[in-house]
Amino acid sequence: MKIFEYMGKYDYEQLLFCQDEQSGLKAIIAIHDTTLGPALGGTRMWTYASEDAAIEDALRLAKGMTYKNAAAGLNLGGGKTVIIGDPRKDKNEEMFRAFGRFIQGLNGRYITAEDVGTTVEDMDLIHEETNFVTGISPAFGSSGNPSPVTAYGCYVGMKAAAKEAFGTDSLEGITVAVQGVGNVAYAMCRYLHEEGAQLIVTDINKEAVQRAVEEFGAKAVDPDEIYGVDCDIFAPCALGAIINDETIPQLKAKVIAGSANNQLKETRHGDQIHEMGIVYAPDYVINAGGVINVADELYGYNRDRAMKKVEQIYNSIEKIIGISKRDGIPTYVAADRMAEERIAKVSKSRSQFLLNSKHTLSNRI
Ligand SMILES: NC(=O)C1=CN([C@@H]2O[C@H](COP(=O)(O)OP(=O)(O)OC[C@H]3O[C@@H](n4cnc5c(N)ncnc54)[C@H](O)[C@@H]3O)[C@@H](O)[C@H]2O)C=CC1
Ligand SMILES: CC(C)CC(=O)C(=O)O
Repeated sequence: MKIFEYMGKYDYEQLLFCQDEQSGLKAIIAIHDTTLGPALGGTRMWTYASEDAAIEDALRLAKGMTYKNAAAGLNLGGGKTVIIGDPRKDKNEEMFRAFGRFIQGLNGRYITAEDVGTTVEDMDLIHEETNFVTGISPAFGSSGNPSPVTAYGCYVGMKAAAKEAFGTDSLEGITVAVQGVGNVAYAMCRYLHEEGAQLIVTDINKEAVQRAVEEFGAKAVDPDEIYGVDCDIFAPCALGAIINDETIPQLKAKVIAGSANNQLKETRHGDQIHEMGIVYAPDYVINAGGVINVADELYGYNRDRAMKKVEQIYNSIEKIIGISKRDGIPTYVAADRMAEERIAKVSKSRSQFLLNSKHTLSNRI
């Protein structure tokens, strides 16, 4: 991979490779943009097919966080970490403590939290070494696992998208096909089930599927079948790049609304689903509940305040659909514009000179 070429193309600030022989830590921290504030984004632990695949994932996810945090109105930039390894076998205490020291070394430029493959317990270990971590145990006055809040944000965002497609935001009797019933989707399915939606689920983890079948009366299908099932809403809640050349022709859903990051394999796939009349809730807008929740920790966690902000995801999706219709552009473009405009405005407002303690004139303060 031509790393600097890639970083230059999308204007990344920093890419950090962290290695600790004793614990087996191999982590990649990507910081995309810190115009709005320190970069906040989770740590993913995953068995990547290659180092290049891990680097690309870290970079793509970090850029997504810049847009997510900007669109959510947070004063935070975008970053993300991937740890190369199997979260079921390769974790140990020293690994997360070593990782915590690398984060501390960034002196607040990057703040982490959970993502796929990492847990509150892992964040607590990182917290032994640095305060630049969120999503730690409620015992520390923190917000804990962000997944249930992400799930709530996805649920309200899905309702806003449904209103556009079906004329009502009630999900009663609506069929939702859910890809991946892990931490976020399990909690999201509970909201959907309680509202009377019919669920079709799939996961590569059979136990996760079984739980959804037993608790929510979901119908189970094989992972390859989920794209083509008869449904009203497709909710991608596993990994990224699942809206692509192979899957788009299979889709029967009128709405795509789910928690997975980087759902569009390429931007042209966003154009394609727009042309097909599918209402797409942009991934980083609908799945911002988790980051909104953990970001609140930075001000002293207040759950009511955080949940009020998460409720706003409904309005954000409505607004983006409105811009998309007004300007005749796909929703992903409308969301990108919203985020980019905010970053550009803040960047401009910071352009005037500000004297600080390092400047030669500082002795005149
Ligand atoms: N946890 C959070 O608060 C947030 C999560 N997200 C994103 O939402 C997605 C899900 O996150 P979590 O629920 O936390 O992760 P998770 O790891 O708990 O759940 C993902 C599920 O997808 C399944 N899966 C993986 N590949 C699959 C495939 N090809 N077909 C079917 N199932 C598959 C896994 O077995 C797992 O059960 C990820 O893309 C994550 O980055 C985004 C924002 C916040
Ligand atoms: C706190 C996390 C849920 C933030 C993050 O990494 C994400 O939203 O993808």
